[in-house]
Amino acid sequence: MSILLEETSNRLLPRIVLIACGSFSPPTPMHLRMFEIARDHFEMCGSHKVIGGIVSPTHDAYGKKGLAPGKHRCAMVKLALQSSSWIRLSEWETLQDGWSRTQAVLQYHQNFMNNYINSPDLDNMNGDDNHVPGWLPPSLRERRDPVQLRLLCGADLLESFAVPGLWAEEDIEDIVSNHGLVVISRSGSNAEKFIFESDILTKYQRNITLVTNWVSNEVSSTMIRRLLSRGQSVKYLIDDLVIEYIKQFGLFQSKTNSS
Ligand SMILES: Nc1ncnc2c1ncn2[C@@H]1O[C@H](COP(=O)(O)OP(=O)(O)OP(=O)(O)O)[C@@H](O)[C@H]1O
Ligand SMILES: NC(=O)c1ccc[n+]([C@@H]2O[C@H](COP(=O)(O)O)[C@@H](O)[C@H]2O)c1
Ligand SMILES: [Zn+2]
Repeated sequence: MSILLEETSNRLLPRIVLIACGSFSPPTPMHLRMFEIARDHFEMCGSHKVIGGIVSPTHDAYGKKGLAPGKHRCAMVKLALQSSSWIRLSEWETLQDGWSRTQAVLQYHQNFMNNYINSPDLDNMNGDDNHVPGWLPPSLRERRDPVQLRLLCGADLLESFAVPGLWAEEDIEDIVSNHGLVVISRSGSNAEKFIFESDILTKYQRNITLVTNWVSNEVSSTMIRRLLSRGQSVKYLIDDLVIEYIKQFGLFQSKTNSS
């Protein structure tokens, strides 16, 4: 197929935007690889056009052990994204008064995009200040058809749906039925089995895309924090710019900060 023909057929594909919610304390290459793996998958299937990616660090009030302050996590994500042409940071969660449920995060970003697409005066959507948030995919306005925001996650996050009291049943249903999930395999997790064992996930299975990561990388933020707290090197494990930032602000170095 010629490039021109491919482009023409791509224009007809339903558009999706991927959003990854997490701690990103600190961001690792695997956080961003998830986006590349997912986009490749949709491109190979030819089922959807991925027009953007959003990284949404959670609010400090999430309270997880080892969570650096939101402004630092956002700054590190921004640095890690410098080389990406299509993945962007959304600071929205970190700027709220408290922690937001993931369903609310999806709802906010989805509504914003819907309004943006449908706004007659796209540039002035927010009134006088002419401001559009940095996380909006630049090509959103190229077409007026709806864009679906899908939650991108590793299989471990999917499995956390079963942790008692962590997720509301109605949130899980809303996420899978109205948005959809893109799940990247992760060693130690079995997404297929997990879906099989869940009635709600099985019911909406058509909205869940499982993608196998064939080039696995065991790096995790926990491991990075552990090495840093011991004063050990993390070079070649995470982005050099992120390492510089961590050093500059002395993050993850004291025992109280590490996990
Ligand atoms: N190696 C990996 N393979 C697949 N998914 C991953 C991997 N590392 C992180 N993710 C996914 O990235 C998202 C953000 O995760 P998170 O911020 O918890 O990263 P993490 O490296 O698991 O950190 P921590 O060790 O603090 O839990 C989640 O959806 C998680 O499943
Ligand atoms: N009920 C919910 O919506 C709910 C529960 C637990 C975690 N989460 C989110 O999932 C992500 C998990 O991140 P971690 O894997 O770093 O714990 C965070 O973005 C967090 O806000 C959402
Ligand atoms: Zn994690």
